[in-house]
Amino acid sequence: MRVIITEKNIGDWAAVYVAKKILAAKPTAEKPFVLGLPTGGTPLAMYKRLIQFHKDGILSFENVITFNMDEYVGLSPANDQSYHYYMYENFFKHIDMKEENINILNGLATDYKKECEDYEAKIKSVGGIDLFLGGIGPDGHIAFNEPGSSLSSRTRDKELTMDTIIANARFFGGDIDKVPKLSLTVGVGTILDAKEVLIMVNGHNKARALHHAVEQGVNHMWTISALQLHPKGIIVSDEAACTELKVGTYRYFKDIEKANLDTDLLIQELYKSCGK
Ligand SMILES: N[C@@H]1[C@@H](O)[C@H](O)[C@@H](COP(=O)(O)O)O[C@@H]1O
Repeated sequence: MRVIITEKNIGDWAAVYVAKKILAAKPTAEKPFVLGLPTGGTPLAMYKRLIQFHKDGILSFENVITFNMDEYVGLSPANDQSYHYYMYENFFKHIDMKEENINILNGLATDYKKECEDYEAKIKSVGGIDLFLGGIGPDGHIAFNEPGSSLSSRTRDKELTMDTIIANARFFGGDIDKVPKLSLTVGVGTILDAKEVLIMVNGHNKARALHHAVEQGVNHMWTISALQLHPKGIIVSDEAACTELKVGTYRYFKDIEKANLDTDLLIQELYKSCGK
């Protein structure tokens, strides 16, 4: 697993990584690039930078297919707290994605099982996910795979824990009663099947989760730790989230990744490689 710890913006780091992957793949309609996408506060900076790359003419999403990680059960796409709404507001409406290439679990589906099975089948039908992006909850959940989720789980409905309901209440005016109690989510197994997985971690309240992800064993109580099993897992973290790491671990990753931490430089190089 690579662990990138940067003082610069982790969203910028992730955006450069995504852009380079899409550009290198040279996707076409016949051979699209398939991205797995997250929501939440953490990825906002990445979406902002990707939009900037698009506006500056270095990145197109025309031949990109996306699959979102999860959605709240019971919220319609028009609800401003649904992940549908989030994705269009913060990303899709600003870029050249084709509507038919956007996939998000339907939180209003009545037959959860069918909705989730169809989602898995659709991922398979496009050849799997090339790069799955994600964040984590303070309890180490990835997508909505709450503590105790099977590490080989597939897309399904999942009840939210009180920890997550409290953490996400900030988006619902601080009212825990307004937070849906059920979600549809890709499984840990679905995420691990992606060719690459990049997880963004920021802030002091993610420090324990990062410690479990990087320094503890693989454990279903911290579902992010399953990333250790992936051949191409990357965590990009800010300094604040490193509070619970050992000094030795911190220094080790800082040292081996020292050439890859300056996001301003990485952005400059990206523009230069595109002739801008
Ligand atoms: N289901 C999402 C997760 O996919 C996300 O990683 C987490 C963290 O969100 P934030 O980035 O806002 O801390 O929030 C939700 O629970």
